[in-house]
Amino acid sequence: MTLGFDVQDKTVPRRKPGARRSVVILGATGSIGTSTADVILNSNGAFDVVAVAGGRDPIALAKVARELGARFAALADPSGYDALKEALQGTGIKAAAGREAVIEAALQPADIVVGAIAGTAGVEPTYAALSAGRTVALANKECLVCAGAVFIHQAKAMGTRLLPVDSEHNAIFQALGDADSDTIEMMTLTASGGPFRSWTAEAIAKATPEQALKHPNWAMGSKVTIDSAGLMNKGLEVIEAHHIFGIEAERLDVLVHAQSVVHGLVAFRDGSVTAGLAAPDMRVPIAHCLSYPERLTTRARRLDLAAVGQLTFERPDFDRFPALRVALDALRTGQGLPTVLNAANEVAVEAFLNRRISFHDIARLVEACCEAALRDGTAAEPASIEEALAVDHIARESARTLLARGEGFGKLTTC
Ligand SMILES: NC(=O)C1=CN([C@@H]2O[C@H](COP(=O)(O)OP(=O)(O)OC[C@H]3O[C@@H](n4cnc5c(N)ncnc54)[C@H](OP(=O)(O)O)[C@@H]3O)[C@@H](O)[C@H]2O)C=CC1
Ligand SMILES: CC(=O)[C@@H](O)[C@H](O)COP(=O)(O)O
Ligand SMILES: [Mn+2]
Repeated sequence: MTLGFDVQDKTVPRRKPGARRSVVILGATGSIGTSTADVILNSNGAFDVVAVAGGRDPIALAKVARELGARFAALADPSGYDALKEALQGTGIKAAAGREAVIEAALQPADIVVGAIAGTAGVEPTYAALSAGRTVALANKECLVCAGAVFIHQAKAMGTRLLPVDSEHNAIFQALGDADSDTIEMMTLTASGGPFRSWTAEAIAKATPEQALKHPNWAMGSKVTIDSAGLMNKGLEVIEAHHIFGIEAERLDVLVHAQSVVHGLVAFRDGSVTAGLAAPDMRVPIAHCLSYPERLTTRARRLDLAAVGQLTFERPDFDRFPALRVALDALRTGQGLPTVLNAANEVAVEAFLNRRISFHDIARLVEACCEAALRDGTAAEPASIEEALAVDHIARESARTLLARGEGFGKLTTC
């Protein structure tokens, strides 16, 4: 019952208060990576950056490695090695490239590893860090959607902490205080509603990538921004919350809150409700995790409630945003369906961004893959990272086959 609570044991400080912390940043060149760098660079030397890792952009990685004074920079794309090495010449920063290099970065001795790689690419290196006993500040929700039970089991086995960077989960984590799981009636994650919050179903179905990439409140990487536009992000986040807090689906709720000021709420069985509020600025939860249980001073935007004026809340509309229903169904069905959902969604988002399918088809393709996995018996609950990645692989193949045929989820439309 209290699985996730153990992973965030709030009682035991593991290091000397005020001591300099060593940090590894996985996904250092992205939106979360850049916000993390901002927090670190404005912390009066509170952090020592051991290593940074990125995906495909050697120049951006070299830049952030230099700015942060990192000692090791790892790029996932091996073809970028020469450019990375050249960009780091004379700095003394070691350059490496390839999948193993990113894992090597994740395994560098450090107090905390920031998991901010986009998508399932983050699963292996983040799991490696956790397995090496590192405290992980986790932004990369796909790790928990793909292999949540495996991650939580490993965190418990290693006695390591998984701190939630995702804004809703961080807000709930802060709102929880030292509550016991049994005292909680409901946890609520808020959703901005994305750019299509007030659009008709017909208009949403035909939305272009440019329209879907215009998030009203947050500047984020493209994958999570598309997820947000269809409320798939909220579905992934409910699955993330289920694992990170050890709370069953029935006690997890979603409310659309266009202002993105109240990020998460906890309702207790005595009728009390606590909530986590902040201006929509990821430097807030990042700083909270990096300094936990202490507090940093940050340059993050301050919340001015008088300027916000009104806070609004509404129930999500499952008809206009079917992706949320598909994700919640996957969580309720269990087995390896969240793993399938996560994999199929990545394929679908990429296909949408490449204009191969319409916005409407994202949820339809994901649902068709979940149905196929149940029918074919390829959605067994993964007991290890290897098993999770095997289920993920089959689901991707299934999604690509459906995409190529344009079958199984209705006729594909182009936008
Ligand atoms: N942005 C936000 O505000 C929030 C994001 N999150 C989550 O955080 C994660 C990161 O999101 P975000 O920062 O927006 O994404 P971005 O796309 O902006 O950044 C992704 C980062 O991952 C790197 N990367 C990609 N593949 C690999 C790989 N195989 N190995 C190492 N690094 C890799 C990218 O490098 P390169 O650019 O060179 O490819 C980049 O540094 C996602 O899971 C997202 O859902 C959660 C809450 C809020
Ligand atoms: C900032 C953050 O945590 C994102 O995951 C955010 O939740 C996206 O906004 P939506 O509420 O629109 O999904
Ligand atoms: Mn979020």
